[in-house]
Amino acid sequence: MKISKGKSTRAGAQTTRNTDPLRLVRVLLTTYYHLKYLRDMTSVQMIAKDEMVERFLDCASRGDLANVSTMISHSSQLLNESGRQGWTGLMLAARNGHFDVVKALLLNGCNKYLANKSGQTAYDIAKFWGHRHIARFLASSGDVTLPGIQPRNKSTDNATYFSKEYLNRMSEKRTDSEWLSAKQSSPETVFIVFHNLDPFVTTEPEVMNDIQNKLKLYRFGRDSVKEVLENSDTVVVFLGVEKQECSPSSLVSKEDEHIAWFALNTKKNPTESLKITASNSFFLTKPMPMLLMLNEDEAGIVAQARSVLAWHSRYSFCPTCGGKTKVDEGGYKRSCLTDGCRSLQGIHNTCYPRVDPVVIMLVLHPDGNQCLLGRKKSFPPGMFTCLAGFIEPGETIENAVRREVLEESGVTIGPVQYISCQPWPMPSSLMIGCFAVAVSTDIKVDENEIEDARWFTRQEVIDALVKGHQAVFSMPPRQAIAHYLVKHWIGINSNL
Ligand SMILES: NC(=O)C1=CN([C@@H]2O[C@H](COP(=O)(O)OP(=O)(O)OC[C@H]3O[C@@H](n4cnc5c(N)ncnc54)[C@H](OP(=O)(O)O)[C@@H]3O)[C@@H](O)[C@H]2O)C=CC1
Ligand SMILES: [Mg+2]
Ligand SMILES: [Mg+2]
Ligand SMILES: [Mg+2]
Ligand SMILES: [Zn+2]
Repeated sequence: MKISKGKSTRAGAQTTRNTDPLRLVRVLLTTYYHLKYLRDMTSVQMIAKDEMVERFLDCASRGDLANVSTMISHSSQLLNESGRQGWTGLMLAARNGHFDVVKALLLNGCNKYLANKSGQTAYDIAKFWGHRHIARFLASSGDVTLPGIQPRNKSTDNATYFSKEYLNRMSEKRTDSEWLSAKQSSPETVFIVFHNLDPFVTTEPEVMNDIQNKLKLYRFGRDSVKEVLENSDTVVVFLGVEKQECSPSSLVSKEDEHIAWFALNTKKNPTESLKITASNSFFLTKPMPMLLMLNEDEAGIVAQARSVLAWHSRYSFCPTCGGKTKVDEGGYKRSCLTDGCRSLQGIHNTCYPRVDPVVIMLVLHPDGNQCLLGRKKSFPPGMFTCLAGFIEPGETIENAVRREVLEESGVTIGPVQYISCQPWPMPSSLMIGCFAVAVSTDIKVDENEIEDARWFTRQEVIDALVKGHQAVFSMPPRQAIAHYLVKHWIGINSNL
């Protein structure tokens, strides 16, 4: 948004009264030429940019609204530039009580959540120096902009546990039954085995006391699972093929050379019919927290396999007519065997594995310095995490965030911003991680859903991340997206 004409005229007139008009023209011309070349900078021009930032910060600090407005209308980048000790124009204007400049900067999209090297935001600074009207304005939510969140790029795309794609799913091969059965008979093929949805894993004997991250899926060959495959109760799911490095030789490799992976699930314990060679191998019996101990590369395979297998175990019969079904498409479809069943007509989404979307949100206080975390009775003592809830039919992500936060904590939410997501195979949720800015702060907990919800300061959260159990509360493990969201917030708000 640009500053309105009326305001710049008023401010311009004021400046003309106070300064030499020729000097102002010179300043404006220099500003214009500096800004024109900012995009394509040599080292000399870098110095010009530094000077420009200095000049901008100086104007903000002195409350020179006319020059601040001119400069940001030429380069909006200046809005979030900082100088010594990480002070932005907004902080300097807040420090010196220049309400008009603070307002103009915010209206033009300046990020009020940035913190200087001492961890203070413009709000903290205004409050400290007694400019209460500015602090109130900064905390008010009418103009709330979300923190300067960078969209996740490709390199950080796999930041959450369970989301790493080790395999290429090759969904086009699911209907090629000949190819699938050739792969099942191939000696190269990898089979992973689940018993009642618990994966069979292995670990080195010396790490038995510290298995975090060290559990690996036990990779069976065709001959070791032969008997299990013949059992009529066994469900088989094609997971995909191992991704090939993009080297010149792999470009010419044929698709049949790719190593395929299948997942098997049995109701009866299959240990006796499996050929197991490693001694430290076992079924992981407690999904939580044991599924969080897997080697990170393989956690995504478990997320995929466990969710599809859980769907098979819960949807044995047709959900529409209760009839028998058959497994199709490499385990990715169950078709009803009853002639004329409605599930086979039109949109037959009941035939496919389902995913339950869940919103999980870090609620930010309007002052930008606190976040809302809650706990269920079932959590370990002292642990608080982000609020979460299932998305209901016909609901947007944003509305689900607002509804769940209001239901569970009584806090009203304004802007919502998507941050990241995480498959959560207990049994098949997709956790959609968001930041949500509160527009009210009083907490009224819904005791049916959660036991407690509290605002925690940034410092308390940093302590929980750094000191663990010695802090006033403890965080969920780093594998949970709640941990990721909290850490992300701390990262964009301070100079840690
Ligand atoms: N990865 C992470 O960091 C975190 C993951 N989670 C996961 O998020 C999920 C949802 O969070 P939660 O707070 O429980 O959700 P909600 O706040 O929506 O509450 C769940 C309750 O609502 C009912 N419910 C309504 N719709 C559904 C549905 N589609 N599926 C299941 N239950 C439904 C159930 O009640 P009833 O049981 O009475 O039928 C359930 O116990 C959980 O599975 C949890 O494991 C949660 C926090 C952190
Ligand atoms: Mg809820
Ligand atoms: Mg909930
Ligand atoms: Mg709910
Ligand atoms: Zn049916």
